[in-house]
Amino acid sequence: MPTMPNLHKYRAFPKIDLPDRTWPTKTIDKAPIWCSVDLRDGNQALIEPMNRDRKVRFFRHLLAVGFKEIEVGFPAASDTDFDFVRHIIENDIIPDDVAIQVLVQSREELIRRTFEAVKGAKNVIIHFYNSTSTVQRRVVFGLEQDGITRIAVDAAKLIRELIPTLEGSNVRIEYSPESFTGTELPYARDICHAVMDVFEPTPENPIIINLPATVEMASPNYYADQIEWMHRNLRNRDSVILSLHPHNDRGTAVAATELGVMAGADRIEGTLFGNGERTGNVDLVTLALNMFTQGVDPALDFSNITESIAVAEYCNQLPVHQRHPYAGELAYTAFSGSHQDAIKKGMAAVRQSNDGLWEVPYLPIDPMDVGRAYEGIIRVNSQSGKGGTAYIMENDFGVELPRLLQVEFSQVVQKIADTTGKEILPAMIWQSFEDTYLETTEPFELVRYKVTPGSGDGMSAVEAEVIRDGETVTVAGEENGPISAFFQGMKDAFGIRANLTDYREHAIHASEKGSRTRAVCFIRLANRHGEQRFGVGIDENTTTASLKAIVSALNRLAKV
Ligand SMILES: CC(=O)SCCNC(=O)CCNC(=O)[C@H](O)C(C)(C)COP(=O)(O)OP(=O)(O)OC[C@H]1O[C@@H](n2cnc3c(N)ncnc32)[C@H](O)[C@@H]1OP(=O)(O)O
Ligand SMILES: CC(C)C(=O)C(=O)O
Ligand SMILES: [Mg+2]
Repeated sequence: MPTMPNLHKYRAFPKIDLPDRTWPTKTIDKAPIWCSVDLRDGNQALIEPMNRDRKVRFFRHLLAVGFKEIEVGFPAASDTDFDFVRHIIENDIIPDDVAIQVLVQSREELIRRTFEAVKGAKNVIIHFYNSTSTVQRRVVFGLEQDGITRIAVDAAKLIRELIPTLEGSNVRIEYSPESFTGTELPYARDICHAVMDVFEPTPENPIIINLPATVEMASPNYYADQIEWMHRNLRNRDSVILSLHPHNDRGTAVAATELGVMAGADRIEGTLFGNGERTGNVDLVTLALNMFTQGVDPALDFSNITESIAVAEYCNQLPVHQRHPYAGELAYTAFSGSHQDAIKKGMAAVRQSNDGLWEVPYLPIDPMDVGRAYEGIIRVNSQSGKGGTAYIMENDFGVELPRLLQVEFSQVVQKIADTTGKEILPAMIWQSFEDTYLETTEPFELVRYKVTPGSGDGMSAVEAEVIRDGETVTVAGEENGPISAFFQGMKDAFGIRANLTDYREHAIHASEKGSRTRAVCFIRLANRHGEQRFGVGIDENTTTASLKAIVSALNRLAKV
């Protein structure tokens, strides 16, 4: 018995006969021609299509990112689209080196209206289409191949006839055998040839042949085979710009596109963050940044990804997923301990290395390169380890915990995480650090102290006032430094038997205007049973920080 019901309703995609395929050994070493279809394919899939203001904002952002070809709408479909096209032409919003692209069905009245819409544009791509797949021919159009070809050719002839009405414009043509992936390859080639016969493209004036995976129907290697087959079998290949237009029904549009480029495509149509019909168009942000990770200039600038997200979310009225590649809020965040540990070490290694290469485990790119900060790379919850807490202490608060203190303090944080089941924000980590190490007053509290030269050469004498269980006691000691003098005084005054097993300190550099550099001191003491605890002191004065650290360590040891 099959696991899923109705298995009999589905069948495997037919095999493609291309045993000598070459795409598997190719690599992508340069950016394709990009075309954004956000304002058309993305727009037609929205719950609420964009109004003019939203379209203008999106258009300007696409220009800023670097698109030179932008499908701006389906002007024959609605007044909103028509008016938007007129608006950007009449208000000179289109730079001279940018071509606007408009989509139209292969229908006379729609084609005529489309030509009305683009009058006055400097560079325009007229993109016409009709469905060619076996299913659409049978179910939607009720036509054989000849009839479908006639629709395309009639439209092509009309378009060719109308081109002179756009005098002064640089007009280019794009044809899409829509639902290409469901079309027999020889027929897809033939209908493209029939259209090419009308336009007679040349290498100087090529036609764009766009091969959409209108619905993604098979694994990406099938699309690559289909593209390579067309790449090899289209005639006058140097007069054709071979374009891809993948959708993401199987969740593999990015992979299919990359393989399609390896198979010979020159151009890609898609949208930012993959908005589009059903599960979306191919995501151009991911494609571009995938290239970037390979050291290939994507020719699109996503160095301010936050702005791209803001524009896409505002215009589409849809959120960008938190796990979205390169862009999602959590795309550079590690919660889990071993990832945090490796990231922390990797970041330190990158800081020390001279080769400039980004080699940080679990972070495919430097978040800074897309305008993201390092904050949020590491976030702490019950899955985290000492590295995560240590990273936040260092990164957010400038405190570099000694390794053994990391182990000790991470247990404190882990307990909170396990108890609450929630994320432990940096402010909470700091609060628990303060509670655990800095604000301990029981049994001892240092009130004041005075250091004077000792009786012998190089000796220091310390006299301090210490409260113990509510009673003020004067503590005095003389040693070869104020820290050991105070420690000795504490041991003598309270009969403490403990040894100092670790001491280190460093400066915490002022992070805000007006704040001062402080010292943080870590002291580790062992009691006579060998049990050890850290104490921490922070102060603008290094000696004060050290004495506070001793008191902190004694207080913690007293609780063992
Ligand atoms: C895969 C894609 O993304 S294709 C782009 C799809 N985008 C859109 O559809 C958004 C904009 N579209 C619209 O606003 C409307 O569909 C319009 C204004 C263009 C046309 O609307 P309508 O005239 O009501 O027609 P509708 O879109 O329902 O099309 C149905 C008719 O057009 C025919 N048709 C559909 N596509 C095409 C085409 N590319 N070329 C020629 N005829 C076509 C159909 O066979 C059908 O014909 P029939 O009425 O004789 O059965
Ligand atoms: C109009 C065509 C190119 C399209 O959007 C598709 O087939 O997905
Ligand atoms: Mg599409």
